[in-house]
Amino acid sequence: MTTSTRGADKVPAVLVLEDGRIFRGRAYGAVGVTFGEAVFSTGMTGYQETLTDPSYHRQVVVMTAPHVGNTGVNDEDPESKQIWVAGYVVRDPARVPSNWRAKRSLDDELRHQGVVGISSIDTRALTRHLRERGAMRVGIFSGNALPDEGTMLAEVRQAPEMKGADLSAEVATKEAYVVPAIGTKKFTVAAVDLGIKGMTPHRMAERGIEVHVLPATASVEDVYAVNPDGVFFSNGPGDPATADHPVSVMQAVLERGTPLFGICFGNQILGRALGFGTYKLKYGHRGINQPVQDRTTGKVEVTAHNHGFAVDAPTDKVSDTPYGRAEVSHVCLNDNVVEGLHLLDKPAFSVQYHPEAAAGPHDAAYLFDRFVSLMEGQRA
Ligand SMILES: NC(=O)CC[C@H](N)C(=O)O
Repeated sequence: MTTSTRGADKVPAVLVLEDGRIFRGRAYGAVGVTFGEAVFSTGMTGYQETLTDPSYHRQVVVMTAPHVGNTGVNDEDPESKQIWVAGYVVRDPARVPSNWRAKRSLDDELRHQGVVGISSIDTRALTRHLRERGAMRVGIFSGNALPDEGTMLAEVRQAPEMKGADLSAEVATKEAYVVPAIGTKKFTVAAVDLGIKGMTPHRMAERGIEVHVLPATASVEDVYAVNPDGVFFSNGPGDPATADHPVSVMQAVLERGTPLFGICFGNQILGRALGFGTYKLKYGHRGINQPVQDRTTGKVEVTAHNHGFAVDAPTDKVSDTPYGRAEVSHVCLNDNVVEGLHLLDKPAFSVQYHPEAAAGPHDAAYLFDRFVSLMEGQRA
């Protein structure tokens, strides 16, 4: 529920965590009420990409960068057609955006899209709270006549949890569409959209790939109807433990031995397809400066992350799976979380982070080239 009101920064707002911690600030963006999972992002830049990443569906994002909105909102940086975050928390919003690409202010854009936010709270204290206690449900309430704290807390505790949430179909395309190759077309890829970011097909198109983006509900027949050289499984919101349909489609792709690449949710789905479990991280990885080691080369890359779940696979040995031997290819150097998987007997791999780099460093762009090499290898 939202109401559009200009001058929202004079309206009181309250952020209520499910464990009873309360922060009082001012309305930012739309005035109203919203619920979601409270998570923090450490990215200092790229707020438009964060807001429009469909993987943030049903999450209230707390920005650890204290000053947000400086460069306003442009029409080039969104990763999808709309803002997906359920709510937005910033300490000190820019009053006047200033950038040659800016079309409007972030505050106006949030209001225009009905996204409820809160500003002027101690985001350091909130982030430390989430880091110590873990990601949890949250509500933001703004307006001039707010319910009492007990009522707000009860509402937060009734909101759905992220664990067990099946959300891909809520964000993915309903109709298949094609992103044409840039320059000469070399390959065709079927990309299963579980909440895909716009930059991902673009990175493939740059490498001569024609990308057929298919709905999350696509069947094995739909995937092979495009006669693909490779199959891709995208990032997306929700709990990978619920993604039974994409897991079964991926298993059919592994069975056939078609080159396969997965990003983020796609990595969790490969984990499940191979028989590994997934679990919820205490507070997740979200930001654009996370160190990851590629264990196949030993190289360390600085990478963009947005994940709250991870694959539970052994990092110290090769595993036998129904599709041959598999190995953890990448690990996060902060906490040793599995950040990538690859098969030793089939042309298939995935990463838990974001080589498409929107926003974020381009260190991991080589992974798209690896996918191309797998498709070349299959043709040779
Ligand atoms: N960006 C993603 O694909 C996120 C995957 C999954 N929803 C998670 O939170 O871990």
